[in-house]
Amino acid sequence: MTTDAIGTHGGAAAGTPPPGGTPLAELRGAGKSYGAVRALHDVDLAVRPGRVTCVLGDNGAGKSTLIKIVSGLHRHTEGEFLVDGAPVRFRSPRDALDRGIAAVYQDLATVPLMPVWRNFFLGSETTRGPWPFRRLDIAAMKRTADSELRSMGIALDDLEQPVGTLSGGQRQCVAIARAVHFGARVLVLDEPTAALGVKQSGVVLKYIAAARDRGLGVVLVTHNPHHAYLVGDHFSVLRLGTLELSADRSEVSLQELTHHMAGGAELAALEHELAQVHHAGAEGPPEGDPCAPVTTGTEEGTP
Ligand SMILES: Nc1ncnc2c1ncn2[C@@H]1O[C@H](COP(=O)(O)OP(=O)(O)OP(=O)(O)O)[C@@H](O)[C@H]1O
Repeated sequence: MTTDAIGTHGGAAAGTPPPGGTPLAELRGAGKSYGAVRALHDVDLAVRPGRVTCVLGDNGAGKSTLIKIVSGLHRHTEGEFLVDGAPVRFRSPRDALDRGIAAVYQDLATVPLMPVWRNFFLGSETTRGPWPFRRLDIAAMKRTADSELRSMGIALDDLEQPVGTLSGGQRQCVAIARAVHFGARVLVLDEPTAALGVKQSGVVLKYIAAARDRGLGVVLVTHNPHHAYLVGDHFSVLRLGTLELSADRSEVSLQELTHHMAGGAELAALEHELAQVHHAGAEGPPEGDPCAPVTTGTEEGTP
C-alpha cells in the first residue's frame, strides 16, 4: 500500500468553510517560556470535532511545547487555553484526560512483554466481584479490546501476543484505539509516523482518519507535509515558536505547504547565494572571498 492510495482524507471537503461552533480545545495568543527561552509565542489553534489539525515545523519550532500545553504536561505562560470555550490551566495530563484530551507520544507508554489486551487496559483494568474478592475481569477485557480494535479496523491475529512483537505502526494503532475507547474527544498525536516506513505510515494515517470519522478532534504533529496533507483539514506551521502559516485545506496546496515547511524564504535566499557562488566560481574568486586560495608573503616574494 502506498500513502497515495489510502484516500484517508474524507473530512472537510476542499472549499467548504470551517465548521463553526465552539472548538473542543483552543489556544488564543498562547505562548510558553522556559526561563529566558521563549519557546512559543502568540499562537492560535482550534481543535474541532471531526477534523484533523496538523501542526508542522522544523526542529525546535515549538511543536512539542504546543502539544505539552494541550495535553497538560506544561502550563502556558501567555495567552489563553480554552476547553469547550472555558479557560483552563491543567496541572497534569490526568486533568487533560478528565476533559477528554489524550496524547499518544512517540515513545508509547506500553509494556512490551505484556499481551496486547493487557496493554489496552493498562492503568484502567476492568475488575469484577465484590471487595475483598475483586479480581481482574480478563475475559471482559479481552472481548472489549478485540471489539474496539476491530471497530477501528485493526485486525490482530492474537491478542495474547506481547505488544513488543507488533510493528511500530500497529502499536500506534493500538494506542489510538485505546484512547478512543477511553473516551478521548481530542487526540493529540506526536509524530506518529516519524519512525515508520511508507506502508506502516499509511496504516497509521488510516486510523487517524478513522478516529476523525468518529468525530474526534485530532491534533497531528508531524515533520512530514505529505503525511499531513493526506489527512489534514487545517495546517498550522510553526517557525521559531511563532505561527508562520495557519490555513484550511482549501487555502493551501501540498506544494505551498511543503514550501513553508522547508522555510520557503530561506530556501530562496540560499538558492540565490548558491547561484552567486556558482557564477563567481566561473569567473574566479571575488576579492576578499574567504574561500580564495591563501597566499603567503613568502610566495609573493616579500621577506
Ligand atoms: N524544558 C525546556 N527548557 C528550556 N528550553 C526548552 C525546553 N523545551 C524546549 N525548549 C526550547 O524551546 C524551543 C522549542 O522546542 P520544542 O521541543 O517545542 O520544538 P519542536 O518543534 O518540538 O522540536 P523537535 O522537532 O526537534 O522536537 C527550542 O528552542 C528548545 O530548545
